[in-house]
Amino acid sequence: MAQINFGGVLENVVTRDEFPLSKAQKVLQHETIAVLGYGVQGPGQALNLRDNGINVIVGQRKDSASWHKALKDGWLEGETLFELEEACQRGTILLNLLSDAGQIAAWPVVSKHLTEGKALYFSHGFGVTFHEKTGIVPPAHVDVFLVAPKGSGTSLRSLFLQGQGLNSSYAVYQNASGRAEERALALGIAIGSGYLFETEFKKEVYSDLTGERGVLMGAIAGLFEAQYNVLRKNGHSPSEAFNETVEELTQSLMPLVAENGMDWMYANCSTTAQRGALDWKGRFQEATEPLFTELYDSVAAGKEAEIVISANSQPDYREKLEVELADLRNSELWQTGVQVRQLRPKK
Ligand SMILES: NC(=O)c1ccc[n+]([C@@H]2O[C@H](COP(=O)([O-])OP(=O)(O)OC[C@H]3O[C@@H](n4cnc5c(N)ncnc54)[C@H](O)[C@@H]3O)[C@@H](O)[C@H]2O)c1
Ligand SMILES: CC(C)(O)[C@@H](O)C(=O)O
Ligand SMILES: [Mg+2]
Ligand SMILES: [Mg+2]
Repeated sequence: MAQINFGGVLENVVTRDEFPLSKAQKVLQHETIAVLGYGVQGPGQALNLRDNGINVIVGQRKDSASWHKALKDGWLEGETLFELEEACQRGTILLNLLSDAGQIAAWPVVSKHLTEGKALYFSHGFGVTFHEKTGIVPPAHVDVFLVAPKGSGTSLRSLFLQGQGLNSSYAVYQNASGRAEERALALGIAIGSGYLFETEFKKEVYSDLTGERGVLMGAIAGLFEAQYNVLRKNGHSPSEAFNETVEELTQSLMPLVAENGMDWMYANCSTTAQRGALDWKGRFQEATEPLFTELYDSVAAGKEAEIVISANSQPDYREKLEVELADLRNSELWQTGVQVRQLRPKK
């Protein structure tokens, strides 16, 4: 474990230097890893594990869309692809990558096969932390841990294929075998994490729900809409409003932040831009911090979990989400995005 100084605060992180893939392969050599669910994280983790030489099978509802996706990815029915229950029975470490609502529905089947010595793995602290709402209470005789990639399963796979890695958090909730941490870290490395930082189940779920509702997805989409609307109301064309709001951010400025930080991005813009951005940054922080506090409180009170569980447990929740996503897709802002993307020069 390496101790890293994050802006003055020391934290434990596990890198591929301390925990190389060869060590992960050794730790997992006698395990059968059952990936339950083949939605977004399922494929990313299962394919990376397979390519890393780990013994992995997939469990999924037969003839569902995800089942067919698994077949397309080369999983073989009866050899490496099984109905959920059979995968639970065959697996020694069950990677519960069903949707968070699906995990509630499938819990009777999953828990039935959690015999002594097995381990239960999540990529989110949701089910266990909100156990009063989910009913997910693992038996004491199994290891329970999480590895939560900090990004989409799609990026986990594409970065792996590029020889890079998404970072993940990890946490141990129950250590029945005495090997829970080693199993968690081995899986974290084998699914393709760039490095792993330590957390707890509750902290993972609180920060994750806040992040995706906030800056990562909810707030950014809201900010985009607000600025785009103001520009449009003041007579600017869709292409000007979109370029000044989204395209420049994703194509020019955020890659600079990713490369070398915010001050470096600022330093590579005009002094005019820097003056204005430094003046307005504080105003935006003041305006939004109360909203972020409200969001965090809603997460911590379990309200966000309750909303997710009740909305996503309805039989037609996928169709309803699709309608909302179609509204987003068909809005002027994002239709402008379609055209702008097509205008990007091709390699
Ligand atoms: N999507 C991501 O990139 C991402 C990133 C980090 C963590 N996570 C976490 O990983 C887990 C999986 O997320 P996801 O986005 O891949 O899930 P998802 O919404 O894509 O669903 C995964 C699978 O669950 C199956 N499923 C749903 N309900 C079921 C049921 N009742 N019985 C059997 N199967 C059922 C679906 O067929 C699907 O294949 C969640 O805990 C999520 O919070 C996801
Ligand atoms: C990819 C995210 C947003 O980080 C994840 O938390 C999710 O729920 O999909
Ligand atoms: Mg999340
Ligand atoms: Mg997340």
